[in-house]
Amino acid sequence: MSQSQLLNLALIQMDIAIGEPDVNYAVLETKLLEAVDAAQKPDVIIFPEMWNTGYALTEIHQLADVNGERTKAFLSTFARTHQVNIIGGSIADKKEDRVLNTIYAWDREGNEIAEYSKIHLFRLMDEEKFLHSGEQLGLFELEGVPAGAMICYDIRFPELSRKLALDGARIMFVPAEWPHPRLHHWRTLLMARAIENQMYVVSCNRVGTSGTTNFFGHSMVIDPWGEVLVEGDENEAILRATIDLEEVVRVRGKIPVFEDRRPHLY
Ligand SMILES: NC(=O)CCC(=O)C(=O)O
Repeated sequence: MSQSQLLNLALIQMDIAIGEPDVNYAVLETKLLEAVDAAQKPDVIIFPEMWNTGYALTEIHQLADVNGERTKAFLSTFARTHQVNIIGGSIADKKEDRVLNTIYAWDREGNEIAEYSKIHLFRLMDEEKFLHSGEQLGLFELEGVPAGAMICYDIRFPELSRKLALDGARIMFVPAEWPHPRLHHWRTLLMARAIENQMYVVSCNRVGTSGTTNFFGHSMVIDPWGEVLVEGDENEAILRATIDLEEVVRVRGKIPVFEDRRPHLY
């Protein structure tokens, strides 16, 4: 019988003030303090996509965090002070003259462990007109365990999560700003990514309204068997779940999907 490897997760399902980074940094700090102030301390905290600016795309060049510096200073200090791993949602960050949609992550000592910029830009929300896509995959190590990062629209591309799973990922983190009327797509795609890759999927979606767009939350933790361990509603909340990473090994042993693949045929 293999050893359990437990992780306590906290998902900050929050509203985002569009085009107001100062407000969003302040609100997030309050919520982070609430997240760590729990009897069962989180090992990992995650929050939504583009939490610093929202989709303020027409002003994004002025608002984006230059080289992610403000975010790095804020969140690496928080991670170290509170001894918690942080998957920093994603932010609009600016590198030279390009704005990207980037996840940064830190370990408990405040060391940066991941940087992944969204590779599939979502045309329905005009991302491709204002943002540049990343060119590298988001595979990293969290507490010695291989983990993957994808952002929102990325979940529609099963090749991406399969590649990360083949490269070793046992847990996938997905910050998002995914609105109505596509709740059915969100839930179904996340569950499919968990089941087909026999991995944990940890998704954090925003709530609230931006113009005429309504974001529905429904952040979820899904286990490698496809069971939903926790799911938000449409309100702000800190969602919590404890996962056992050995469950990935057990499920992969029960139905050996990775051994049964026939990649020479497809
Ligand atoms: N921010 C996004 O990538 C939204 C993706 C989305 O809503 C979808 O339906 O896909």
